[in-house]
Amino acid sequence: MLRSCVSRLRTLAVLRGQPGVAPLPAKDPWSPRRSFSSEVIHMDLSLPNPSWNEDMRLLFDQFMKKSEDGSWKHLPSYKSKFTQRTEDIKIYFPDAKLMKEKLSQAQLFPRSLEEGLGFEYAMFHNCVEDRIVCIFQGGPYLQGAPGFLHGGAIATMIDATLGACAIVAVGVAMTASLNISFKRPIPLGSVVVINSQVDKVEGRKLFLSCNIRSVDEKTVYSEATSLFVKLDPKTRLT
Ligand SMILES: CCCCCCCC(=O)SCCNC(=O)CCNC(=O)[C@H](O)C(C)(C)COP(=O)(O)OP(=O)(O)OC[C@H]1O[C@@H](n2cnc3c(N)ncnc32)[C@H](O)[C@@H]1OP(=O)(O)O
Repeated sequence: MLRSCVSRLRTLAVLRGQPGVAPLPAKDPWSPRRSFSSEVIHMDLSLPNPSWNEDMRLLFDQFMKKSEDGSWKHLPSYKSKFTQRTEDIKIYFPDAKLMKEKLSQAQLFPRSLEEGLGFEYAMFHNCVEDRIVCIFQGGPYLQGAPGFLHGGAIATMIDATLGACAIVAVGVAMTASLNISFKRPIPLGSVVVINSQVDKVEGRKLFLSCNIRSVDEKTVYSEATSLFVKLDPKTRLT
């Protein structure tokens, strides 16, 4: 069991690429005013930073403690990945060179805002139960209704968590459908817990579900179901 977990995590690491080897883009095309330092690109952004509130730090510490016996594993997360993952998905593009150029300028969407302003999160994989928990603190730039998170921001974190769950399970997969039930508004700046799992695998199709709860587990903010499809190496994406 432990061996299969390690192998799956290796797959995830490969898909995400390894830190320290990504070439830097000449400039940041999306925001010329922002500095694009190699430190930020290569830094594991799922580690505590000064913007994290007490709930976020406590939960992170709890999951790190649970990870000590190997049953849970902290999943690192970077702003930009451009190494092995690029190689893995190259086969799905007809023009590999063009794709590589585009990727050299790309950033992971949930990691594209400055520290504390957008998506602060950390994911943990339960190797025994094969599920992923994401602890998430939504910052002030994610506002929808005044004082609450935007539905699109919630959907983003759901998609990212379910996506990680799918990738750990089967490798390169994409969201084919996502159905979200928003039950209660999530206050800006609060910490929530996203619990995700693979419910069923049918060939290349993965059916996953998740819920978002408050830290005390008393409030269910959202529930979602999704279909991810493992990419067929014979099919091109564009
Ligand atoms: C660590 C970071 C994680 C980040 C995770 C982020 C994840 C994302 O956001 S991905 C971005 C959003 N998703 C996309 O852009 C995907 C766009 N869609 C596609 O490219 C394709 O439709 C894709 C890849 C999903 C499926 O295409 P393809 O591989 O050709 O599959 P295809 O042969 O059509 O279908 C395979 C099976 O899935 C089913 N299926 C495909 N799409 C759907 C759908 N939308 N609804 C229901 N069933 C579907 C088919 O019916 C078929 O079923 P069966 O095998 O029973 O006949």
